[in-house]
Amino acid sequence: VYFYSKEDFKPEMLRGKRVIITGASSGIGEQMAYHLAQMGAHVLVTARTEAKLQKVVAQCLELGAASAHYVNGSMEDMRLAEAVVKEAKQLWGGLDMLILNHIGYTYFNYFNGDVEHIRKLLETNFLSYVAMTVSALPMLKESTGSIVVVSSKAGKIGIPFAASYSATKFALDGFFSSLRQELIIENINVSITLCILGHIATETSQKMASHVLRSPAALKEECALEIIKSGALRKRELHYPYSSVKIPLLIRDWAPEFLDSLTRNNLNVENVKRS
Ligand SMILES: NC(=O)C1=CN([C@@H]2O[C@H](COP(=O)(O)OP(=O)(O)OC[C@H]3O[C@@H](n4cnc5c(N)ncnc54)[C@H](OP(=O)(O)O)[C@@H]3O)[C@@H](O)[C@H]2O)C=CC1
Ligand SMILES: C[C@H](CCC(=O)O)[C@H]1CC[C@H]2[C@@H]3C(=O)C[C@@H]4C[C@H](O)CC[C@]4(C)[C@H]3CC[C@]12C
Repeated sequence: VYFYSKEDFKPEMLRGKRVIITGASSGIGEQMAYHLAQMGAHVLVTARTEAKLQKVVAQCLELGAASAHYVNGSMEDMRLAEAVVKEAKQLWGGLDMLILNHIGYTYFNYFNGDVEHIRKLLETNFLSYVAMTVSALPMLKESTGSIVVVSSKAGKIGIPFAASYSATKFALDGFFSSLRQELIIENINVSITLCILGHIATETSQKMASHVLRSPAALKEECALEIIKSGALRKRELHYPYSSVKIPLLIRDWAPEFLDSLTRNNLNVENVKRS
């Protein structure tokens, strides 16, 4: 059985759908909430900063969301992951799409040997995604819904200065690609879309990495829309921006040393000062 379709996208596909978006107080997550609101979806947004979430919810209602709510707290705590899904059940009695997008704070610099940082980051960027998926699966099975996992080029290829972060994103690929196979074997119609993103202009990425990156950043608004489209179309993977992600992935297994050197040459390494 193959549930990954070749249909065209229409915004009406999201009308009345019940969607959780994590990490939606800023950046790509915030833009996804606005697109979904314009399409008439019910949205439940989550992040730590309550004041920002309140503004996102107000904006979503203005843009035409069927309903908009938030839950605030840190995804370092698995109880929050479960509480968010419970809230969706209470509000709507079901769920159509789970968009996993949040990331915890990390640094863009030489690996500093901090093992505890990796443990924390794995909890926030990886384990909470698993915990939310476990809690949400019964509702998603009922609605034949979708899971959308936001990952990165750094979750498919080795990129310097992102060792801890990269580990968490590779973990997502391993877990969700394996789970996708099991769902297909068991004839369970819940799609999993893994989104492999290149450099996107968000406040965080500009602050952390713009002095090192040579390639231009893509727009967060367009990126957010592409993620939603891929989820709605039940695509296996999204590569965005297409050529800057797809070409390196094609080179990866055939000429790995060449890709490594291309990747290093694309960075202003001299601008990274050991911290
Ligand atoms: N921007 C880029 O160049 C790229 C981004 N990506 C991926 O895209 C996704 C979004 O990135 P981007 O928009 O740039 O990131 P942002 O920093 O703009 O957004 C991160 C979101 O996560 C929330 N967050 C941070 N810490 C926690 C926590 N401990 N618990 C719960 N929520 C938290 C933030 O809100 P708050 O602080 O209020 O909690 C915010 O809403 C990520 O998965 C990232 O890996 C992938 C490749 C490139
Ligand atoms: C250096 C990469 C792009 C190189 C290219 O030639 O296109 C970037 C690809 C993904 C980026 C990172 C990412 O996944 C998001 C993190 C988010 C934080 O907001 C900023 C740092 C990031 C580690 C970011 C840094 C650049 C990339 C690795």
